[in-house]
Amino acid sequence: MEFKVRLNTQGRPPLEATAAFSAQSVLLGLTGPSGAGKTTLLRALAGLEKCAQVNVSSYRRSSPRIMMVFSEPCLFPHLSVEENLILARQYSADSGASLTTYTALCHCEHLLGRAAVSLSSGEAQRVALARALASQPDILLIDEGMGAIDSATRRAIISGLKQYATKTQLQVVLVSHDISDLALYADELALLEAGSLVCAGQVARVLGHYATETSLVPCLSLLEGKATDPDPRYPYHRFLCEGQVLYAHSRASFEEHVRLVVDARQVSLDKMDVNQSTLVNAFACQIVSMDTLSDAELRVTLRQGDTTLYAIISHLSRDRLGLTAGDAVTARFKLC
Ligand SMILES: Nc1ncnc2c1ncn2[C@@H]1O[C@H](COP(=O)(O)OP(=O)(O)OP(=O)(O)O)[C@@H](O)[C@H]1O
Repeated sequence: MEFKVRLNTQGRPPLEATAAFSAQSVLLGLTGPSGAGKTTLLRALAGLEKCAQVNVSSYRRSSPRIMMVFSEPCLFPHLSVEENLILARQYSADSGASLTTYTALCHCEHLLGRAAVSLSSGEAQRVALARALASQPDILLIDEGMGAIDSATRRAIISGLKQYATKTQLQVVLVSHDISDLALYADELALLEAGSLVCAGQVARVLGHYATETSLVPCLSLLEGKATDPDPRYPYHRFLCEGQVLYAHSRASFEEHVRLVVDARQVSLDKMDVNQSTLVNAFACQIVSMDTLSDAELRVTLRQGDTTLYAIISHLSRDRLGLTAGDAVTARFKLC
C-alpha cells in the first residue's frame, strides 16, 4: 500500500504524510500522541476529508475499495446485528457470501440475533468490525475501533484478522494507542507526530525511534525468533532469539515465528551467568549506551546480534553494579 496525503486549509492543523509499505505487509500499525492527526489521516484516506489531496493505491488494485471503522461503532440501532451485517454484505462483490467467516473472526457469532442497540461497547465494536469485513474492502482502516474490547479477545481478533488479510490480500491500517498490540502483530509500524509521519517501517526500528527520539511512553523492545519444540509441561512457548532460548506466553507450533514485546521498566540487569531468579528470561547482551532520562532514571541500550533491548534502571543500580558501556551483562525479564 502506498499513500500520499496533504491537508492544508485554514483553521485546521496541517497534515502531510507519504508512505510506501511493502507488498508483503498486510497489517500496518499507526500510532502517535493525541491530536497528532491519526483520525484525520484515516478520514482523508477514506475520502471523508473533502479538502485533502489524497493518492492511495494498494498492490491489489489501483483504485482500492476502502472501508473505515471508527471508535464509535455507528451500527444501525433499529436493526439486529444480523441485519446490520446483511446490509453491509450487499455492498460486497459477493453478496451471497456466508457471514460466518466475519462473525467467527470478530468473536460475535453469539450476537447475531441481538438488537444492535442492546450491545455493550466492546460487543458493538466487534460487530462494527465484522460489518466492515462483510463489505469485502481492499483496504480496511481501523481507528481505535477495538479499544473497548478486552485485551485477550482483542489480541485474538487482531491475530485472526492478520491471517485473514494474508489469505485475501486485504490490507489493514490499525490505529491504536496500545503500542504492545501493534508491536506484537503489525508487519510495519508508523509514528505520526504533529501531522507528519516521523518514522515508518520495520517494527523494531520504529520502536527504537519511539524509545530514543521521543518522550512518549512506554519504552518497548521487540525480541523475535522461531519456536523450538514445545515443552508439554508448561503453557508457554520457547523460541530462539540470537541463538538464546527465551520464553513467551501461550503456545506456538515448532518453527512458528514468535514475537515478545518487552517493557524497558520490566528488565533487570546483572553480571551473573546462572539464572537463579524467578524471572525466567535471561538474555546475554552488551551495553551499547546509557542515557540519562531524569535525576532518578537512565535508559540502557543493549545489543546482541541484530537485536536491541532497552532497560530503564536507576542511577543507584548503575553505580552499585559499576555498569559502563561495553560491559557484558545478562538482561532478565518475565514472560511477557
Ligand atoms: N474539523 C476540524 N476542524 C479543525 N480542527 C480539527 C478538525 N478535526 C480535527 N482537528 C484537529 O486536528 C488535530 C488532529 O486531530 P485528530 O483527531 O486527527 O488527532 P488524533 O491523532 O486522531 O488524536 P487522538 O489520538 O486523540 O484520537 C487536532 O488538533 C484536532 O483538534
